[in-house]
Amino acid sequence: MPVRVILTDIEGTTSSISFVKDVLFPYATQNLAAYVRVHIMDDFVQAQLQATLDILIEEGITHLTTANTEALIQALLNWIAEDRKVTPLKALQGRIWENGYRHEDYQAHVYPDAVAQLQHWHQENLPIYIYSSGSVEAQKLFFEFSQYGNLLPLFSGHFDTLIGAKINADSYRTISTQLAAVHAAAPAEILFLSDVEAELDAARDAGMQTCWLIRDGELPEQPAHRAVRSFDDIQPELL
Ligand SMILES: CSCCC(=O)C(=O)COP(=O)(O)O
Ligand SMILES: [Mg+2]
Repeated sequence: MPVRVILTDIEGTTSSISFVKDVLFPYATQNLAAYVRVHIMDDFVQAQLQATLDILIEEGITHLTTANTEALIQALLNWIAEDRKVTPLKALQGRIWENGYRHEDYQAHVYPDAVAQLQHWHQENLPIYIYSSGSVEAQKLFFEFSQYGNLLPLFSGHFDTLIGAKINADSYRTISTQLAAVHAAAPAEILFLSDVEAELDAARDAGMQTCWLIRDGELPEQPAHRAVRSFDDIQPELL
């Protein structure tokens, strides 16, 4: 079935894991406490602290309130260390990273093969969407302030964990419904790109086509999904 819409992950797919783990996460760790304390009266920060508290309560930590700012900051810092893909942390990280991008502390890494292929698909009028655990705000900053300049115009839209977790098939069903309304594309006409097998399994369960980006290490002998080394090897017109 020909591909009519591309849906891609960021970390490990368009971009290196190292940029996220070694640059963005440490920047958030260094700046999160100060950001929350300075902006403590903002509705946005209050909403993220409430959402953080809700998750902690679900996980059995019931002795805190939103007034326990320092304990909530520590919980958020622990989540960064654990690489938890939780929505309030991701929302706060986006706001914190904005400073770093605007002060030119860093530019987002994008693999050259991904840049070339994304540009090619865009020129061919193949709509490209992002689905990442990073917040939509963080995704937009990422591609606006990339090492290749502003790549944001290449994308037709963005999805984050507000849709649901990336390992849940229902998240991909919801995305499919939204893309069907805009592009009249069936799930099988959407190609999802990721470096994480569990995400690809979920997308396939929802009826999407899948492609596994394996940038480093051995390619499995019989991969559960079509596996490629780079965007150079993805040819949606041939799928
Ligand atoms: C685009 S924001 C930085 C990446 C990030 O925070 C993240 O969690 C990446 O997850 P992905 O779903 O793109 O692998
Ligand atoms: Mg990824």
